[in-house]
Amino acid sequence: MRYDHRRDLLWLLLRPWQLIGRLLVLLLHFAGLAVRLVTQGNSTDHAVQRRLAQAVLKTLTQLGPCFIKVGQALSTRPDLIPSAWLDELTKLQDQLPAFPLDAARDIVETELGQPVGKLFRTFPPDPVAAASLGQVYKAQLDNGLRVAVKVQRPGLEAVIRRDLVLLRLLAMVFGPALPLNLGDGLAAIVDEFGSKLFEEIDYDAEAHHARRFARQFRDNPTVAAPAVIGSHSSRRVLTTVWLEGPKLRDPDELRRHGLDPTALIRTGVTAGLEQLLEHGFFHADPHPGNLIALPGRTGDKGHLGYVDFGMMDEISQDDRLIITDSIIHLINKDYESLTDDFIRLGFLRPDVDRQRIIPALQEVLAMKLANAVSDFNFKQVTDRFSELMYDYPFRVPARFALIIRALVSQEGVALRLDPGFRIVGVAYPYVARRLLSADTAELRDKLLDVLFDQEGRLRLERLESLLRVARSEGGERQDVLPLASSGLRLLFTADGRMLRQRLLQTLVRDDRLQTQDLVGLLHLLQRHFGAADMARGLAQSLWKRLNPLAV
Ligand SMILES: Nc1ncnc2c1ncn2[C@@H]1O[C@H](COP(=O)(O)OP(=O)(O)OP(=O)(O)O)[C@@H](O)[C@H]1O
Repeated sequence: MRYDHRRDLLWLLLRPWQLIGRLLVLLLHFAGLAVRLVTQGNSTDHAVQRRLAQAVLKTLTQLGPCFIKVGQALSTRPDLIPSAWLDELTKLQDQLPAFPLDAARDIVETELGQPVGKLFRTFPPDPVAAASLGQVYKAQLDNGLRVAVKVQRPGLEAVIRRDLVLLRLLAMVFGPALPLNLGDGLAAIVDEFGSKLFEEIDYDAEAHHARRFARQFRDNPTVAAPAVIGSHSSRRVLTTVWLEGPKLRDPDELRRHGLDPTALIRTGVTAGLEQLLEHGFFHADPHPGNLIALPGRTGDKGHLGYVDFGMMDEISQDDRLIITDSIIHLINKDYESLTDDFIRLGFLRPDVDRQRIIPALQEVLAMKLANAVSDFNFKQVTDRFSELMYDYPFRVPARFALIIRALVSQEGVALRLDPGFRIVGVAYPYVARRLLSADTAELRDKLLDVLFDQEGRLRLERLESLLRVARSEGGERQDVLPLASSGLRLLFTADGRMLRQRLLQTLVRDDRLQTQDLVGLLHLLQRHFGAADMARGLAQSLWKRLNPLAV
């Protein structure tokens, strides 16, 4: 059950009645849209553009699951879609009328090979949610455990296969005439989309993703993923343990459950960053319906459960490090290096006119960051970028579409619960703290790059700015002492050899002892940690280093 455009085309050609019937339906729907696009597409009036976007939205919804997913995918492509349309497309409701219970029971019985009455103690007549690809029932196993049973829409695979073939044909015929800013050809975009969609309707793959996600957060008590009940799951049925709790939709409802919306946002954003920057495997659809607040776990009021692992993606180690770099460059307002980061990630071509780009970047980002990190709104910046993309040769490499979706979606949840929330207010400290704790070889290298210039001189102002950022989170002061201990520990371990060498180099530059750097460093550390804490951190680090029994 994989996407293969050649095989699928052949499959549809062997079913000419389906091909012709559906092609007519599509052409009829798109003809009306095309007329409006030709007559109004170039209008600069925001209201006209919004109405156009609404018409697109309506057409996509009418055309069913595959096109609803197309709309959702387009909403993550600011390089393809005018900014006035993005807002409308993100409203695309992934809800369709439920299919009948009998059809659902048939699918469960065919897939799992037993009658529903034998598999479940109770199986309700109505689903709790009916989305474009499947619907979810809250059932009960024989042992009393409450479970979520996701059943795929009947005949979904064939519908999607048929629509993808036609979509690809239409893209090839009409693509060149569309007023789109296309980096890759439209057919290649359809192929990428098709592969992802086929992955999404394979619930075996989803079960695998759910387990991997749960393993990833095994040691983090604030994040949970429901266990998969393997005996009650297959390619088209997925049974997971029911997570009881309110969705991340309404702050008042959360408070009524004794939960703290701000703590939940922080858990969500930090978990999102951890997925992106540490594990490289992330949930690309963290919308409010898929995030469940879990009350009563421990004293902490910010425990969060994720569901729906259909849309997951991976990010390479190289990309992760470049993104970490770019956040550090943002912290340091180093727009030249940031331009290099964009080139390395593929958002800009290597031969781009850097002298034109650097001021533009500065304008978009510096404007948002000038006063305070707390003014930065990711959505505004992506909107502004989508305008820039028409004037400058920016493009979104296909592998970033889901990362952007995850970030915008996560920020959407956060803003819904707290309109004053700024993702960067958590992201900056998170990256600064990770960098300062330097607990992987790559991060240690990165830390050295940030702290020392090309002549080997210590850049105290950078350490200062990292420490300042690391200790502020969401406007609150955080304890940076653990960072101090891990930093000091680094000085005494084998891993810290490079750091020690660099420090020595900086002290004995130009054949002279440069004590002013050391004095500056000591002053800075004292300001941030206080003399007593520094002495304590030093003693602890030495103890850990010298005592073979200490862990
Ligand atoms: N284990 C669970 N515990 C509690 N609620 C669940 C669980 N699994 C699913 N749900 C609820 O059912 C809804 C639909 O499930 P899910 O998102 O997996 O289906 P979907 O077909 O992929 O939907 P969508 O396309 O909207 O993401 C979720 O948004 C959530 O509200």
